[in-house]
Amino acid sequence: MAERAARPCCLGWDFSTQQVKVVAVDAELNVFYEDSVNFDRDLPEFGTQGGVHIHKDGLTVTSPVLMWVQALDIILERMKASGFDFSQVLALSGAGQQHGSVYWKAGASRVLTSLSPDLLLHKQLQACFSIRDSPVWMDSSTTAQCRRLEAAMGGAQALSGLTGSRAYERFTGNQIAKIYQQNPEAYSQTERISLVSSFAASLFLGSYAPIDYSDGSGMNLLQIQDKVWSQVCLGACAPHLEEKLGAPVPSCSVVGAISSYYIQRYGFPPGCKVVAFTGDNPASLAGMRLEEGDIAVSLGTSDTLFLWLQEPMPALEGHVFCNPVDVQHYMALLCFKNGSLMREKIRDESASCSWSDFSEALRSTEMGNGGNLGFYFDVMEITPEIIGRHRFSAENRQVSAFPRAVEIRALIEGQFMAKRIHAEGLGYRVMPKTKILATGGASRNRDILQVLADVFGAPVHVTDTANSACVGSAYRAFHAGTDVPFSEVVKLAPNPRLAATPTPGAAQVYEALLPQYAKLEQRILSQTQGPPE
Ligand SMILES: O=C(CO)[C@@H](O)[C@H](O)CF
Repeated sequence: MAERAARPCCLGWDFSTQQVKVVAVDAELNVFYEDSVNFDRDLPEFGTQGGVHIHKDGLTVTSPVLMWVQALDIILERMKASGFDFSQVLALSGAGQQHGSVYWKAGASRVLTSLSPDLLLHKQLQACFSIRDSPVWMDSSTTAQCRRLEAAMGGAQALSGLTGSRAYERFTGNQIAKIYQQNPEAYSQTERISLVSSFAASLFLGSYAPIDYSDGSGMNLLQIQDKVWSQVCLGACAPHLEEKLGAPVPSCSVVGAISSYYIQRYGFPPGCKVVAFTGDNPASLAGMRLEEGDIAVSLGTSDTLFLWLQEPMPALEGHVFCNPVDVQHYMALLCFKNGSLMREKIRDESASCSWSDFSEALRSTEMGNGGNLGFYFDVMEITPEIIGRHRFSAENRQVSAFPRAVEIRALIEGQFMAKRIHAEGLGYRVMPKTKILATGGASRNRDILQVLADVFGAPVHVTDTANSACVGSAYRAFHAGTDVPFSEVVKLAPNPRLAATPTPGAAQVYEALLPQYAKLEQRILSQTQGPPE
């Protein structure tokens, strides 16, 4: 077989909810290899659905940690069988689903440091976990622990100001507190607690890898300004927790060289660097090459905003994390539950189930919709907590219906004005160099993107983020250990396509309408939640 040309590269891994995925990226930042193992399809013996087990209480959600280990074995064996040249791997990094936690049993570190290259990982790690079913981000069984943590911290806003978020059921500190309270024996047998990201890094390192600042920001335990564990939060969750977590590190840290296991079994070079793994969303921010002032809008089942923040203003909604590619800055996530399902409902009701009629309605109505404003939340919205449909005329009178085309524009303008208002509530500001990166299903509709550009007053680019967490991890692997800015390292990467620029006059229209929208949102909130405490 012809000798393959040497192709130095970095690997980017993603240990996500439904699969383990890997990409290989060369020095020109081209992706030339990718593979994935889907837990439900390729490891049916674990019996997961969507990669998880939803327990009978309907609140507890876990994933078998050994399933994640076995998935890594499968991918590495497939890469080896395909003739992948591991000797060209300069460095690797990765991502993990955020908030999930892994509980290493006393003595596991000795197994990790002495792995036999003759055996698969999962064969050797069978007895290394004190909790075999790891809690994951879909879990919502820790409300009691959340209330206790907020009380210990002097309230939800105080906790958010310190750790970047109020207490959330899926956040790791609350999950650890539940395990300590309900399974003290397992907790006492635990010598190390990892996030999914640092657990995956540990597998490559052959020892316990540290938690990085960015994914550590999703635990309700890390002080995001000082980048240290909050002693009050640790104490409120479980005893001796700091020694089980280890010290957190900057996300751009090289945490060590690859374990000899991979050198001997797969042919990785001894100098292959392992770079701190991080959460899937921070890794996606890196993969989308977001820069200061940019905003990424993922228009999916729920809509998610990724923000780059210099000076965060943590609030009672959304999440502020340490930035994964610039240790001085931050990122934020805002989730809007009424996303594409709401858009599809209004399309069916007001555009005869047709996206082209939907688009025609947007084109035939003016920016600002004649002052008509709408709030469309058929399921309880997260940001903010409102349910139902609420329509207001230009005179701020509540009305029960709009003409079809007005309804469609009210939905889309309302969804994007909400995004801008709540992003600015976390400290985000549109800057002259701001670009909006749109992704997800609705980003294929140019007329929807035009409204997005108009409301934010910034150009909208579209990008495919299918591999963003993996690709962002490979980019971070290239960047770590250098002393150049991340943006410099990734400047060769393919650029997103310009899809829409603001219509002349858009700024005047929406700068007048945004405060109106915010006021009406507060009016609905006070009507539905009663007067503020
Ligand atoms: O909980 C989340 C972020 O806070 C999810 O996006 C998980 O990271 C998905 F894995």
